[in-house]
Amino acid sequence: MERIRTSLSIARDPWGSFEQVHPVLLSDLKRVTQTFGLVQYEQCLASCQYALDYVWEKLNTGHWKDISDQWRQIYYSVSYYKSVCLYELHHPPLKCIKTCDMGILMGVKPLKWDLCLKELASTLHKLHESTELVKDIPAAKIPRLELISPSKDKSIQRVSCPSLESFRKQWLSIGQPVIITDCMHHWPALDKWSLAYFQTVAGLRTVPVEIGSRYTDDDWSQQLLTISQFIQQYIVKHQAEGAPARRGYLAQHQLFDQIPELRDDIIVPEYCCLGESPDPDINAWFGPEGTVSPLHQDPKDNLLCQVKGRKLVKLCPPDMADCLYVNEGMLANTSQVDVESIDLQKFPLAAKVSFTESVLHPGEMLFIPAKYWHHVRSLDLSFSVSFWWS
Ligand SMILES: O=C(O)CCC(=O)C(=O)O
Ligand SMILES: [Fe+2]
Repeated sequence: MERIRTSLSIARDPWGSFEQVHPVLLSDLKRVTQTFGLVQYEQCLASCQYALDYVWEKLNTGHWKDISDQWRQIYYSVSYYKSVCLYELHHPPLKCIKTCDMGILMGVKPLKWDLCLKELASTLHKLHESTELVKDIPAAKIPRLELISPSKDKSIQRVSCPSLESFRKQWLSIGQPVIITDCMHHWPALDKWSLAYFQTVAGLRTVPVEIGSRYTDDDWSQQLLTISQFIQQYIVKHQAEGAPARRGYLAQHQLFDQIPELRDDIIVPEYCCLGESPDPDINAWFGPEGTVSPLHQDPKDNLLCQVKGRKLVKLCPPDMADCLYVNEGMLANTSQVDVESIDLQKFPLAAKVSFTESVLHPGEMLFIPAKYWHHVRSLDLSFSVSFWWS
């Protein structure tokens, strides 16, 4: 723990750029640093809590996009102090690490601040020996062939590791989907990833989990859970007791930004360098069998890379939008049509849409061009990583 304390003690007064905040909050913030410097962790913790409660109100008022970065920066910084205090006062590791994760998820690192919550969370996690390892669950043994063998002319084209130039010419430039095989064998994740491994590396880390079958359903919600809780409640229990009424899906989360140890297990596909921006958005999709992402489109090109389990993917081109009864408002990228059971009375034009479909297997990556409609169902316990780039 010495390393953490040293780096905090050499931090310059971090509140200089927040002079505009309410004087009560500012004096709380100053008390945080003063008491921390005096090794008065109880007092420091109390001041952290006042400040975090104050800022929490600000973070939960109005639209997220309108929240000033200042509040998120304060939330980030104070979470750092709070986490160290909790650790010094011998609170359970879970509480210290959860404080870091809340700071990472809700906050943003101030520019001039050189302390990193991600590093603190990793350090704390490594200090904690996980004692509750789960046993791994074998992938489902019986492939449900009736579901997963579409006729050949309707299946998505497959190609073995094309050159950059041929990928650009034959698929990228004309916006044509393709499944690329034999390009992921060098990913450490293919061998390393298991439930036990996630528990060891990240079991106590808090992540957002989608609860409910589809994000378009009325009873859909989101919960913050540790990776251990997610595995126990939504994967182990699911396998042992059968599918629960509401599935849990760790979906579209920038897990690899949050937990750098896992980032080392994946490799950005070379094809992403054909875009203009150097850094793709990398998202994790981790869940039990039976998760569904309803038919939707995204604004960027995508390589959806399958690491564990299989996924059934259905695709149709962007120009079918007029037949897809697209939602309005927040879900304006999502069709109202349930493509697994199309209600032709309600959505007659959907009869005109022809889908291509295929099962994506571990070690394969699916190129989904920007705006291409896609529907995804997991057939097993599954982990995919998507790279959105433009
Ligand atoms: O795998 C899924 O459930 C959905 C993936 C997806 O929509 C994406 O990568 O854009
Ligand atoms: Fe998507």
